[in-house]
Amino acid sequence: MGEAPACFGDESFSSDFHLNLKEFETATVVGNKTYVIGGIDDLKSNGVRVFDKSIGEWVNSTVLGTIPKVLKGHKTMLLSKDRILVVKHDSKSNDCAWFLEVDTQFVRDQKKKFGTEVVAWSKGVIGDAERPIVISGPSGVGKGTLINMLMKEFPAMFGFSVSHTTRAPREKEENGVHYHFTNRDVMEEEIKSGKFLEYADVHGNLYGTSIEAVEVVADAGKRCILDIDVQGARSVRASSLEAIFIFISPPSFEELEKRLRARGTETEEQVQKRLGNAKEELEQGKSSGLFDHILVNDNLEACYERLKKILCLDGNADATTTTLTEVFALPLDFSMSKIDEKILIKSDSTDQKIVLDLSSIKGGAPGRTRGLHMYASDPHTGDDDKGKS
Ligand SMILES: Nc1ncnc2c1ncn2[C@@H]1O[C@H](COP(=O)(O)OP(=O)(O)OP(=O)(O)O)[C@@H](O)[C@H]1O
Ligand SMILES: Nc1nc2c(ncn2[C@@H]2O[C@H](COP(=O)(O)O)[C@@H](O)[C@H]2O)c(=O)[nH]1
Repeated sequence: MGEAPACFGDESFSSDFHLNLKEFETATVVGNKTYVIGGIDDLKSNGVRVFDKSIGEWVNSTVLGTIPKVLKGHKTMLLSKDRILVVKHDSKSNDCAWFLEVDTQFVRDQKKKFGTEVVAWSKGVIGDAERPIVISGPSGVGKGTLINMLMKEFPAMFGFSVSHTTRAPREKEENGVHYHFTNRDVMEEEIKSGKFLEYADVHGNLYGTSIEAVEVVADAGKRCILDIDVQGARSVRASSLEAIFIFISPPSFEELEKRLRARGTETEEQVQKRLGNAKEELEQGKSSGLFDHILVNDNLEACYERLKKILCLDGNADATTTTLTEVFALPLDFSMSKIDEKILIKSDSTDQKIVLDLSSIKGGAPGRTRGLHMYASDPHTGDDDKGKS
């Protein structure tokens, strides 16, 4: 395999411009902009500063996504005009690869919203993580019941995205487990600051999925399940989350009302409001083309079996476990080169070589970049040891 010249964002750039790079900072040029990454101790920069060559100034930038905790020593590589790969020195394989998105669709949308320069961090997750699952449907149809059944049968496979809400907790609901209970002022501020993947006013309260809620599940190597309303599902569809969308419908409106009342968690006024909204949700759910699957929750067990079939969990012998990729250490210091969609990471001091394969990456900000593969490259022959991926 021939090595293509690497396009590094590194200190060499500082000879053109006096950016006064600090220790642990690198500079990567994309068009007119230079992205100075690192120096994470300077919390004000959130790990990134942006210099615009066309006006000769540092520009005010909104930095979205979870920021890598430590950026003391890293290499960067411009992958395409829309994202920069950042690989941390002296890190573990499960926390080494990060992407700074500078011109993806998500970033372009957010630029319009914030009216500033925007960049977004997205952590790279190793392995073929399955697509997240969005489950929607009117209140009382049985979404939570079905999700609980899945989580109970496949605890190692699924993780629940814990939403934020401004509604009051019900008896037995725990903060941080069922929801993050908050108040409207705080949540509105957090929405403005870009903390949420989606949010909606549902039955008179604010509900939202934070980017972090989805990332926590991906980091645990699990498939994320979101229980959100139809408005939220539409927002997630427009994002880069690449989820599967499932709508749960009741066998009849009367049965929905019966279930909602029998649950006994809402006041009469709330029941009326939820039933009123259910009519519109049912129309939208069934007609909008937003959902990949519609399941009628008549008999609970039968519906659960159909849900498992959609998720390919019917009779799959491996379904009770997730494949956890072995974690290994990256070299203290290294160089990177690019060969097609593979990044070769070569230790500066040993003969360790690692291949970071980006050919099947999915997702991205907001949320994790999934589908990375890493394996050792044979130090003597240079052959890729694909058996270890
Ligand atoms: N197939 C079913 N047959 C009869 N009862 C059901 C069925 N599925 C769920 N239920 C019951 O209906 C009630 C509502 O279910 P659940 O709380 O799961 O609804 P939900 O869609 O999550 O509602 P919400 O959106 O308000 O959170 C519960 O008491 C549950 O036990
Ligand atoms: N758009 C969002 N909708 C959400 C979220 N979390 C829950 N929900 C939906 O709200 C209603 C009511 O839930 P309840 O717990 O008060 O009964 C239900 O349809 C949920 O699907 C969210 O983060 N975003």
